[in-house]
Amino acid sequence: MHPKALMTLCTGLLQRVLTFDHPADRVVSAFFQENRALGSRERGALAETTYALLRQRLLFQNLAQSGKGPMERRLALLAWRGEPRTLEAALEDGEREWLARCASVDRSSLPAKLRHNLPDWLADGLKSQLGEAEFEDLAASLLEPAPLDLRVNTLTTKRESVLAELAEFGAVPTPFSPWGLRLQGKPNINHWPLFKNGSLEVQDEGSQLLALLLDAKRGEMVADFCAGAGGKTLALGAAMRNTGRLYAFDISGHRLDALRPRLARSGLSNVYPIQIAHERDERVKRLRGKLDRVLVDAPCSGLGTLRRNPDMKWRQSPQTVAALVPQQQAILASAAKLLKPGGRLVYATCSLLTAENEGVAATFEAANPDFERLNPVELLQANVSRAAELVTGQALRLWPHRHACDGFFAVAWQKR
Ligand SMILES: C[S@@+](CC[C@H](N)C(=O)[O-])C[C@H]1O[C@@H](n2cnc3c(N)ncnc32)[C@H](O)[C@@H]1O
Repeated sequence: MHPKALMTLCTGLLQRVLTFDHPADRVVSAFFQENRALGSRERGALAETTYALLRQRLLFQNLAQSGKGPMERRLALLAWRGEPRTLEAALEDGEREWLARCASVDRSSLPAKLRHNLPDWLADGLKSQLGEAEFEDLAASLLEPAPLDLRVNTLTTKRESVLAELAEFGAVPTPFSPWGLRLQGKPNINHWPLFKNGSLEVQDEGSQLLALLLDAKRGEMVADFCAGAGGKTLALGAAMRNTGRLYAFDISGHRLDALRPRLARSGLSNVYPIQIAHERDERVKRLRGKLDRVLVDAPCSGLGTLRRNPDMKWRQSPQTVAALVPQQQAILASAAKLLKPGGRLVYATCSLLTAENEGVAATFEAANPDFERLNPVELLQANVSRAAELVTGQALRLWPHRHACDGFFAVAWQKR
């Protein structure tokens, strides 16, 4: 495609993404469906440019004020992540000089907000948790793209054998999870035999650690209460060695549908996906007091995944977070009823915010004195290296800048 036409398409894509009506990944894939003539390099350039803009939106919008022409075109030129010669060939009169002026701005001299690229409400909340100095480290890490983490399906293979097969991709073991591999770059693994035969799944190391905290065992009755497309379900099913019963509940049939092909590849036959209407559904109530372990991977703001989903910082607000908290409390309260005495409950989110994390856990504990908080280090240390580094107080607290994985929170309780 001619560079000028490609830049016009890029401008159109940014216009759609920046309405923030839908998640950016959905907007980008719908755009590619509509524009089938785009080659894979062109698609890569448009996607990378979109994500670069979402990561540093405040900086680019500030720089773009000085230019001419449609705002989204200026943003596309500033954030461009495709071939430099494509950008060069797409420029109109005066744009080259304007871009050079923008490039010469000393970014370290800009106000903090333009370096962090976080909305004030979020920056303030994170600073009050971490302090100024550590907040700077977190903010810097959230501007970097996440690595590609994989989980080896230990039901069918061993991490060492997959590691050897993936040496050419610079695969290394993840630092904490015994199931994880981290790749350099972003190879398209969907065509790899190791992916097709179920030996591998894409899964951030933090997600793997939540499944390890639940520690589901052979022959047990387990529920993944908010299973979604089943990332954690698959890890739990493999940990159970394909025995017992693992219920995968979710209110979204669409997400559970996405679990089915993954289940087929995984070789698991102990998983029962069930779409429920809400957390008090009859199909849930029937299992009251019968389960050994329940994972609640609650719907949340997703602010721990900003490296992958940078649009979330612009789509979430104090109001959306406040609306999530009662939902999280209601789901946790219902899920807790499924446990038998001695059973383990894990509440988890991929949020960084105390309201969705420690706040929800504290409310639950106040109303449920029959649930005793467990020490995550003791639960993890048999399987996870350096488990003590992952724990703050009595909770698993994962941070991108400390642990190089997505931000996660998790608490484990035992029902008395
Ligand atoms: C964080 S996502 C789960 C991700 C999933 N566990 C994984 O590892 O891929 C939260 C899920 O909760 C589901 N959900 C929302 N409200 C729910 C409810 N009341 N009961 C059960 N699931 C719910 C959403 O549909 C969403 O799939």
